[in-house]
Amino acid sequence: VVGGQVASPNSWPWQISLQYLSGGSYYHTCGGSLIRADWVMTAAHCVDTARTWRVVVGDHDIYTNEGREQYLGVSTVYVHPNWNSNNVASGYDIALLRLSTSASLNSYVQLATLPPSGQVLPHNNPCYITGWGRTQTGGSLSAQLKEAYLPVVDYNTCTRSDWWGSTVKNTMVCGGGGSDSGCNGDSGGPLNCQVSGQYVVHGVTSFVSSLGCNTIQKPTVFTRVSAYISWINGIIG
Ligand SMILES: CC(C)[C@H](NC(=O)C(F)(F)F)C(=O)N[C@@H](C)C(=O)Nc1ccc(C(F)(F)F)cc1
Repeated sequence: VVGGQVASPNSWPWQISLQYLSGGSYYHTCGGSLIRADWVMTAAHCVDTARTWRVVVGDHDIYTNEGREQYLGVSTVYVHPNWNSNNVASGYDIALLRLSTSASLNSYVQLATLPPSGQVLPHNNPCYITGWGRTQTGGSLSAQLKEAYLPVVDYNTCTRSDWWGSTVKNTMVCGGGGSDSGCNGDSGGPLNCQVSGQYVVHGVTSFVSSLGCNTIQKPTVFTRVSAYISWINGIIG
């Protein structure tokens, strides 16, 4: 997250850290959202390589043990069947992880609320991106969970030729476009949008400009969760 601020610990209790095993240690690579006690929603681009994964729930500082964390294994990865790792612009950047052990829900670990199928939010709807991603283009990951205010940029604006043009599809949501943005390592995490006084996970962080994370008029682009509700329900039942 470029800009914004460090979140109040565990104030986004469905946010997870997706980590992979390398040389005997685990490393943060992506975010995600806990949608059932044993299911996590993330981005397909996060899991399209075969690795040993773990999901951490109840985390705030990914480098220190603060006692609220639960470390959960991943038994199965379901990548959207239409995902094409050579073409993030085609969409379908969404995946579901079946956990080998269920999370224990408490005040630090809660389920995300998903939107109704087909719901499209209006321009400037209030939303926050959260994640441990780079805090500047080319910078390092954030030790502590960050949040930034990224209001919805509607499809009409986001597909303008001086914005994202036809790279953005209507199965995506755009947010921000100013000096605050998502960045590498926020992938897969939630876009948390206020709808009728409740936070709803409307987006899965998918891509930013290759010119720089917080490139003006290149909002952070998210998979629009409301376009994939039937697929999600078909998998998790
Ligand atoms: C897509 C992920 C690899 C990566 N995602 C992120 O960093 C995320 F956190 F925003 F999700 C990303 O956007 N990386 C930048 C460096 C990138 O490659 N952006 C990119 C944007 C659009 C396109 C296009 F136009 F082809 F679709 C291709 C790449």
